[in-house]
Amino acid sequence: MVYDVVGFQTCSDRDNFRRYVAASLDGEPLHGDRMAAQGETTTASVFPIGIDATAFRKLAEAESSKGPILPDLGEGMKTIIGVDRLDYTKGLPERLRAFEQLLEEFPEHRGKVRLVQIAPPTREILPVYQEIREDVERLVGRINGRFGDLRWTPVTYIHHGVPQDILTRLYREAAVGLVTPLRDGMNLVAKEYIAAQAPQDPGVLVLSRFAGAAEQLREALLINPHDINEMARALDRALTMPRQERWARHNRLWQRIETYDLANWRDSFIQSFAESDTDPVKLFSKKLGAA
Ligand SMILES: Nc1ncnc2c1ncn2[C@@H]1O[C@H](COP(=O)(O)OP(=O)(O)O)[C@@H](O)[C@H]1O
Ligand SMILES: O=P(O)(O)OC[C@@H](CO)O[C@H]1O[C@H](CO)[C@@H](O)[C@H](O)[C@H]1O
Repeated sequence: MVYDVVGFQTCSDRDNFRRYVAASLDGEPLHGDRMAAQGETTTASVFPIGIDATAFRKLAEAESSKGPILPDLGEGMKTIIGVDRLDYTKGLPERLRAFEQLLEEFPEHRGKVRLVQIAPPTREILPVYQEIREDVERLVGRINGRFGDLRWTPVTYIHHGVPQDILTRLYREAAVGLVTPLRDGMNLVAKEYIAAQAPQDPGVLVLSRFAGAAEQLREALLINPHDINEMARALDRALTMPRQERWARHNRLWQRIETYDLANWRDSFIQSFAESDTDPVKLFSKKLGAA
């Protein structure tokens, strides 16, 4: 409560904070987003972090004019892209199992789809991160061994960073962006995938309902990342979605990330901070303190 403004990524995070202040600090709501507790006032508001959407789209447009970056595996080959730190929050083993389930349950996709998973290392010193890496590598090997053949490797797994220009090309080439964290404050990869799409022929975002981004990106295919069957079915739906529906969903998603971009995040935060200084309750308590 000593802060003038406390920012949250989502309404649900902000509401949790308000409930906590009311229940545990005897707080009470004031006007708008202001709250009072323990002799202090603060503003608890939602500022969803955005990306520089227009710049990202332009970069993707320019980069994609250089041609495809992935090897040509014949007409009709579709790509699913995942880009995440190799972190226990990102739901990577569940995602790989869902891809395996897709190939199992929908054999028509065998030989026609590949999953490109970019997962650079993070906090490798911790045992839990070593375990998740072993899990992921075991699953990649299992899927490739089980379904792959001499021509087609189902999962391409890259365990290092990739420059942003290459990343934008990968996003744009992929028919599906697969973002399935078990929990995430926001998730910028989801927004980058949308920004990188070709507007007339966009791909489909499959997004965890437990990512903060899901509150804004409602036209994505929202899934429960613990439910392997639901994810596999969403992947099938994304891979077979008609162009008109892809276009309509993408159009709405793009408008939202363009409106709530990085500049909007910065400006709304600063404006809220400036307004908190003119809060009558705060000015009154400041005056009292000085007296
Ligand atoms: N292999 C990679 N190479 C380059 N950039 C990456 C790679 N993996 C993730 N990133 C970048 O890191 C950022 C991840 O942000 P986010 O999705 O919010 O997750 P988190 O902050 O939890 O890592 C994105 O901007 C993404 O482009
Ligand atoms: O140590 P933990 O378990 O609290 O780790 C939380 C971590 C899991 O990804 O998330 C935070 O650290 C990340 C990298 O350092 C950061 O990118 C993320 O935004 C944080 O929430």
